[in-house]
Amino acid sequence: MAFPKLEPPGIGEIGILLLIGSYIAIKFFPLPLTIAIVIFALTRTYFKLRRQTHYWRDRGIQGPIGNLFMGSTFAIAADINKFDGDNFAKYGDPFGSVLNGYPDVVTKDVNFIKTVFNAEFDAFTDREPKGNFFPEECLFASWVTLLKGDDWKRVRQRLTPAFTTAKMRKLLVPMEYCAKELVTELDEHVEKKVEIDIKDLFGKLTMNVIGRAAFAFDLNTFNKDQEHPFVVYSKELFQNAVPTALVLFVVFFPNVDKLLRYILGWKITIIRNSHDFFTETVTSIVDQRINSAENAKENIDALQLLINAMESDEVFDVTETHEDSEFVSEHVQNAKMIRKTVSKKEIVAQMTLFLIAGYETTASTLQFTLYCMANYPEVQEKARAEVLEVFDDKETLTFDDIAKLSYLKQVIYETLRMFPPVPRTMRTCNRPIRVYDIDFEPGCTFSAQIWHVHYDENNYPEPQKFDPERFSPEGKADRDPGAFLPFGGGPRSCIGMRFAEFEMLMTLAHLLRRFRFSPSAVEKFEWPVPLNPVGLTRPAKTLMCRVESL
Ligand code: HEM
Repeated sequence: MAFPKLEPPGIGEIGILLLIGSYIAIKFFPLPLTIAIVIFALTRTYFKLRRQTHYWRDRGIQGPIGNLFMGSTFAIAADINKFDGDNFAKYGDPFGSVLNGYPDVVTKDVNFIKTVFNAEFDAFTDREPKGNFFPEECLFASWVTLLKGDDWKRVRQRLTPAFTTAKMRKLLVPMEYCAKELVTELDEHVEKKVEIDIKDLFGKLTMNVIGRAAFAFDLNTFNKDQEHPFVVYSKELFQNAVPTALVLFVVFFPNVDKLLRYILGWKITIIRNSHDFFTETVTSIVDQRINSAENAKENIDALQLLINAMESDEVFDVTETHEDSEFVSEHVQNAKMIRKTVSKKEIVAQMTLFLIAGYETTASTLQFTLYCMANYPEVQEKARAEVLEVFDDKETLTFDDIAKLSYLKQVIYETLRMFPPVPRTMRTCNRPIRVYDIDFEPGCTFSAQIWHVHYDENNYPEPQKFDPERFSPEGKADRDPGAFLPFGGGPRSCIGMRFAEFEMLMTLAHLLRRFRFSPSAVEKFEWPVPLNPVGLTRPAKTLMCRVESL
């Protein structure tokens, strides 16, 4: 492996250089000169750090200074929605801060977000500012979520055809199969008269669905004896994906970090177990498919599409995924077409990402939706009436049936408004550009505060009220569609949006048809639901509910 290219020194490294420099000066120079050198070095360092933390203030945009070394990184990690809410109240919208050493502009202004995500997408193509925290040799470094520039475009183009409406139609059968497995599982709970841990149940379902849709593979997650390893390792990844200590270390010591990885590989990383598990398991699934007779070009799952792309010279428009989305602006940037294929490592990485991305977000939304319906019985009854009408006396649903579940879709959207699994998403600027009277330089980041867009009185009056009517045709008539951002926006928005919507509608329809859900007898109902302030939107404690057969 070639010796890595050095980065500008981090704050920790500057400190070490200062100490070494002071030692040498004390040892070899007269005291007055030493003192002068140390004062000079300290002053320079102070002004460098100050420039960083005052980056936006010096450009006329107000915001918190945070501490000299890390800006506001700690406050953001502790409770991002509180941090942003407090700062909108104090400094207005947008405000500037420093996140992981990068100047960040945070906004909940829908027009500003649409401009950056769509009209100026070319200057804001990347999500993360830095080479990602996973080392290059780590499989996860090739996730499309983290890829940059042309690599992102190339891989996203290859993935896009797996998520079109035509593909969703074909996934109807595996999705319905999994929903019915869940019904059987619930039947057992009803018999035992125990309350259900909603998240646990939906976690098994979403992992099953993604296994079938992505690999045509039965992960059999409802296996009773023990938790399936895919679920165990996905949970581990969600809890530890990029540990805060690792982020801080990389920001403080970027070159020491590179050196350690060069010498040690990345044996020290704590996500190693999940990495090795997914690499081995998913590679063997991919190999089996490549070598098996099943490798038919017309196979419909995401894996086959990627395998076909390995050999293909065909290209796709990255914007295709948005063709019928009502939430994406009309200014979708026309991405460059690049005639390149994807490597086997990249295929394995995307398949692993789908398992993880499709598992947590969808399970979390299903969990909150069911919890809301348990506590708002009139909403549940209205949704059930619609479901029963669509089912009539059938046992299965067609694609067109799913399209008729408009009230249930409103319930899911209102849940996504109140509990967006991803509360904030970002873009990094790649060239100097002036947007909304703000001069962005390469490396500056832009954060769209999804949670606060969804709780802004101007977009949603009485935002703490759970009201699915907000998404009825009349309810949304006077609202900018850009004020609903659970899946982000623009060409880099969630590729699995339609997949997730379809899966949630199918699952909830089968559940509502067979069961009634009511508030837990042991847990106190609290509204708004107390949330865990760290990371993705999650309840602070396990949500339970009672279930009875209809
Ligand atoms: C309720 C379910 C889901 C929610 C709320 C959700 C939300 C999001 C959000 C907010 C983003 C960032 C978008 C942005 O920066 O503008 C994202 C990206 C992404 N999501 Fe989802 N997601 C969900 C389900 C899924 C599923 C089922 C899959 C895959 C099967 C998936 C795959 C991805 C991928 C690959 C990206 C990165 C796209 C890119 O960088 O080009 N998501 N998602």
